[in-house]
Amino acid sequence: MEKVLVTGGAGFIGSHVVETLLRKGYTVAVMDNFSTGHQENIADLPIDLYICDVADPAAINVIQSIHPDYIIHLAAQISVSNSVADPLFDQRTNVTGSLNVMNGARLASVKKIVFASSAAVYGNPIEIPVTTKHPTHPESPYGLTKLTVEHYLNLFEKFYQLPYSILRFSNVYGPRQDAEGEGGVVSIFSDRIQKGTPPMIYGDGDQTRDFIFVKDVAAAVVASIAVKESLCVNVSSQTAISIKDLFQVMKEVSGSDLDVYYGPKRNGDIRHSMLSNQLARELLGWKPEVSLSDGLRMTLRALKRKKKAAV
Ligand SMILES: C[C@H]1O[C@H](OP(=O)(O)OP(=O)(O)OC[C@H]2O[C@@H](n3cnc4c(=O)[nH]c(N)nc43)[C@H](O)[C@@H]2O)[C@@H](O)[C@@H](O)C1=O
Repeated sequence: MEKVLVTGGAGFIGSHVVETLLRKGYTVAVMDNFSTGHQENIADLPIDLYICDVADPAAINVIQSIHPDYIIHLAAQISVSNSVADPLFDQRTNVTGSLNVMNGARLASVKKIVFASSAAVYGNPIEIPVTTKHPTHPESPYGLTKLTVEHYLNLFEKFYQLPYSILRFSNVYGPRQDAEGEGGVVSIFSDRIQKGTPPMIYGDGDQTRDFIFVKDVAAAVVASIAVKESLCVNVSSQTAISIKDLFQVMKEVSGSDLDVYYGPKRNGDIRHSMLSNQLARELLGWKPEVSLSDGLRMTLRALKRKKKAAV
């Protein structure tokens, strides 16, 4: 049975990837330092757990000892605004951490490394939907570190014949996304709707994003390890919605009558984002299955269940 190491496997996207891998019959190892991941996300799953920070050079030896067939590298600092506030931390986790994982990967002779990249590598699009041919002009340290690792992956393939899948995710949402700290906008709005406290929208709310459900992302990640060749694709719904309208849909889905209020625009935020998923459909035989309203319904329901279980 083939073994897959998932870095960041206790996190939001990682835990869904782990579940998909197990369902497909892979043996799974998880490396996580629980900085933003949670033990409960992977509790009761038949995995081997390694508690280790990817930015710690010890990670290289740990990876060699695990000796995986594949590595899915999801451990990261994921917040655009945190990367603006603390670019050095972003660099340490996202670049140094990735280089450790890539060094571990080549020393363990893995068949492929999958890297979670981001729509943030493009910066403000010149053309929508954004294809992988679009120029890359990151607007934040986060986008820059993701792009830097993509370039390293190209070099590692050239020097060490390490195949890669670069998956540029649009805005991922779904159950287990944290509303605190590095939380994405859907999890923050869900949390406010649950609590009945009005959320703040940064900027005018007319900025648009392409939201993709986490289980669709996990399916794309797992599909990409079966493709031998290196590839770089967008993983997205290819549908844009403004943040203002997103809140409206969430209100309808939840039956809430909350209002929003508006605050200053965030530094590093891009204005519009919508990624073409054509190449992922072609190369991975994948397509998004979950509509935004269904995905939001599942997200809100999961949060309700979690809050109920906590009382
Ligand atoms: C692809 C990329 O996707 C993500 O980056 P992001 O687009 O910055 O994601 P976000 O959910 O923080 O913001 C989305 C939009 O929504 C606006 N917004 C309004 N009001 C709130 C609000 O209350 N909270 C937040 N967080 N955002 C808000 C905010 O200003 C922005 O315009 C990362 O997960 C990153 O890891 C990644 O790779």
